[in-house]
Amino acid sequence: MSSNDTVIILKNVFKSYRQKSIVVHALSGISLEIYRGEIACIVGPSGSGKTTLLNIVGGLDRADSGRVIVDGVDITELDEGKLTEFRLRKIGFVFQALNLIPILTAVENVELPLAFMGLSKKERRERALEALEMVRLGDKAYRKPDELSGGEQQRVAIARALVTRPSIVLMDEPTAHLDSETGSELMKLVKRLNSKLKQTFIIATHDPIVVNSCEKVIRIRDGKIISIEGGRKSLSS
Ligand SMILES: Nc1ncnc2c1ncn2[C@@H]1O[C@H](COP(=O)(O)OP(=O)(O)OP(=O)(O)O)[C@@H](O)[C@H]1O
Repeated sequence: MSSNDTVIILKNVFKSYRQKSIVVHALSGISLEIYRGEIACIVGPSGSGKTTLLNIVGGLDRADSGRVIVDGVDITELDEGKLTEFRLRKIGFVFQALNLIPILTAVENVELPLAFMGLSKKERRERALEALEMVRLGDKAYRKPDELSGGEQQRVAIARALVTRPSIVLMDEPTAHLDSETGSELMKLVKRLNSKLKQTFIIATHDPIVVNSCEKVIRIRDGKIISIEGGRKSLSS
């Protein structure tokens, strides 16, 4: 197997949080590999460590120990500036709370991450409209979030995550506020983007619709992996 195909490697990752006098072990020795272009989901009960795992892979939070290698770079060794740059260039986040800005239109929301990439206003607008087209919202680009349905708002958040053309997209409970039909549509969109753009998706979820659409299913409990099912071995095999 070519090591280039492994886009994410976690080796014995530990993370604890202190809640007053209590120490919570959110991740207790997680090791896993994700291949380029995989759609992987992380499944587990509430509090099992799914969000913590996404945050550590995306460089939003730091592991206490262990190694986190993303696209060949050990991000545990990056300083804050380099970590910010890494997040901006490589990672697209779709958070549980969509964090859309209500006074901005869909296209203005999608443009926001590009403000830090040194593109002209015209380029930013073109890229944001292209991202909205990808999620089939080109015709609603000038609406504000409260003029869009829940599923459409979710797609705006996805367009905002994709606009920087990240190689890895991390989604936290993307169907939590959607009905099952909209949830299925969302997963069709993920698959379409994945086959078109070859991005790697990691999705934290409880939702069977999402789990059934994922190639690789990583089950965690109490911060430990209990099973890994499916997934491709390598693109070159
Ligand atoms: N910033 C924090 N400070 C203190 N404790 C935290 C923090 N973030 C997470 N935790 C704790 O770490 C554990 C794992 O939390 P995490 O959010 O990763 O779980 P989860 O599987 O994503 O849960 P859910 O499905 O409810 O979103 C929980 O016990 C949680 O209370």
